[in-house]
Amino acid sequence: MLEIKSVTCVKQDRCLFESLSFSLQAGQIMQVEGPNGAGKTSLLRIIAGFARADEGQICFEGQDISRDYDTFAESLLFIGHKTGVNQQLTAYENVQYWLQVHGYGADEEEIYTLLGQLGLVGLEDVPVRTLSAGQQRRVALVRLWLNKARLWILDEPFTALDKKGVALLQQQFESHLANGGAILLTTHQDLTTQFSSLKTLALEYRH
Ligand SMILES: Nc1ncnc2c1ncn2[C@@H]1O[C@H](COP(=O)(O)OP(=O)(O)OP(=O)(O)O)[C@@H](O)[C@H]1O
Repeated sequence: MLEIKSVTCVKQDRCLFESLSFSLQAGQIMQVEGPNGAGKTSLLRIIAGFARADEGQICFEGQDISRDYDTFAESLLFIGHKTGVNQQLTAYENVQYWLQVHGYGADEEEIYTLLGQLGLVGLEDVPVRTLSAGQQRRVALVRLWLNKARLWILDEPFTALDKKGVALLQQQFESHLANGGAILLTTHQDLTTQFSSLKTLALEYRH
């Protein structure tokens, strides 16, 4: 599904990674690991097409993503470590807005049911800025239950989640992988027991 070919990234005269190559197939999950500043977020942003690599190529289904970025974007769901949730809107409004922008359908009842399943009962209609960090993260993650993207790129998705939140997210990962999706993520969470086929990519801090 995804192929990273000899990708190099230099930031502030520091080479974060050089000639990096790997691939990710349908049904696979890969965890990018490494110390703070190693370049994990930079790598995810390059793969998502938000930043350019200094060298190398990103291919999705055999085609360079820059050749037809719109088609690639339809297959991609990216959630950054900043949640991307509008603090002034309510949880319900955030989900509704996101669905409209991406052209996905879900009726009112479906959205409320989902927010409830994610532990947000009674909090659906208050501004997100009044929610806790973990509750805000849950609002951001609702997108994982409402999209048709095959490739998920997630930067620290477990941040601020409690044990129940972590379990819910892991279950959703399993379902996505079983449906032929692929996941590339950064996390400090140990996923090896949950995902026996987990691939890992370790980035070192290069001086
Ligand atoms: N837009 C930018 N301009 C200049 N330097 C940047 C930019 N973005 C990132 N960097 C630098 O690139 C390096 C890697 O940053 P990055 O955010 O990719 O690391 P990370 O591995 O995700 O770190 P963390 O674990 O702390 O989230 C850092 O030294 C950072 O200062």
